[in-house]
Amino acid sequence: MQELVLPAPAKLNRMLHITGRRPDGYHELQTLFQFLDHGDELRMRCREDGAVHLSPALDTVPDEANLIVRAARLLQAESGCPLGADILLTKRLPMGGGLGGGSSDAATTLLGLDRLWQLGLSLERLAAVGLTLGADVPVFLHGRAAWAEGIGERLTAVELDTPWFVVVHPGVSVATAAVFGATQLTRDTPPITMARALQGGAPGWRNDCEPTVRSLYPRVAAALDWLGARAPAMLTGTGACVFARVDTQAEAQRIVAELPGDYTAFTARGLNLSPLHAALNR
Ligand SMILES: C[C@](O)(CO)[C@H](O)COP(=O)(O)OP(=O)(O)OC[C@H]1O[C@@H](n2ccc(N)nc2=O)[C@H](O)[C@@H]1O
Ligand SMILES: Nc1ncnc2c1ncn2[C@@H]1O[C@H](COP(=O)(O)OP(=O)(O)OP(=O)(O)O)[C@@H](O)[C@H]1O
Repeated sequence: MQELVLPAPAKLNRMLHITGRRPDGYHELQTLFQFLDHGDELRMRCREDGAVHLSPALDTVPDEANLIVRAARLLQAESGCPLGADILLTKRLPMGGGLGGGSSDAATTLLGLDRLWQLGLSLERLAAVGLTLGADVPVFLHGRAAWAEGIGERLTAVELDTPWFVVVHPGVSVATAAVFGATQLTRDTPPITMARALQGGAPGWRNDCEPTVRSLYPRVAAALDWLGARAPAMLTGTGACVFARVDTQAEAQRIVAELPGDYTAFTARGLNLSPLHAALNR
């Protein structure tokens, strides 16, 4: 029986501006997405009886709410496919970490099952399904580092520098909806062009969520200060993870070796092609 083993990589928001708020409450963003060579892994097998089984279950997320199961069911509905799947999840990305783990799992499920069930759906159709699961799903489906606008669904592929990163998890989970719902969040950064965003690169980049997340989550503020004392540090998405770009893997490992006990961290390389797409193209 055919088995597919596919990565569900993390993403970083190398910069993030909030330029407005739509009538439905969602925020208009301008952001640069890049992938990391670190993430979850999904092992998928076809089932003839149409059932979707995920194991192990996540402690905090019932299966029917898990984005993997929801993505599989949506794909069945969209395609009329009678097949099901057994999906084994190796979860490495922290939840509520700003690394897009849930969205990435959903994108890997959609592309993996499209392959396993031999559906041949277009990327546009999969992205439309994916967007209903989360604002970050489309970029994981497209698989290219991207300049994103709208709520993250209007994507233009870009080539960014691909340095090593230290990614620190401060040991708290940030609720994306709480950050976007905060009154103090600024939502009026004037839109810029993609060319302007890319001009000059990382030294000019910032995340508009950072001041709000700093004040709502003091542990994230402390992690930004700790990492920032060693290399220029930023928040990814709405946090909780913070990251810093360094010149070499050795430098990244040196910083991780100094980590205080209440933080966890990993080192990873930035990638302009998602490891998911690299695996599917093999
Ligand atoms: C901040 C980013 O991480 C940047 O990559 C993403 O835009 C967040 O994407 P996500 O976690 O997939 O978010 P979703 O699950 O779609 O939305 C969670 C909640 O955050 C708020 N939300 C999210 C995205 C967005 N552009 N505007 C919002 O206001 C909404 O209240 C929504 O109910
Ligand atoms: N397979 C999944 N993996 C992780 N979280 C999931 C999954 N399915 C559902 N969720 C729910 O989605 C929430 C957000 O998870 P996720 O890991 O994507 O957060 P995040 O990294 O902050 O995402 P983003 O950067 O897109 O805001 C979790 O708190 C959890 O309740």
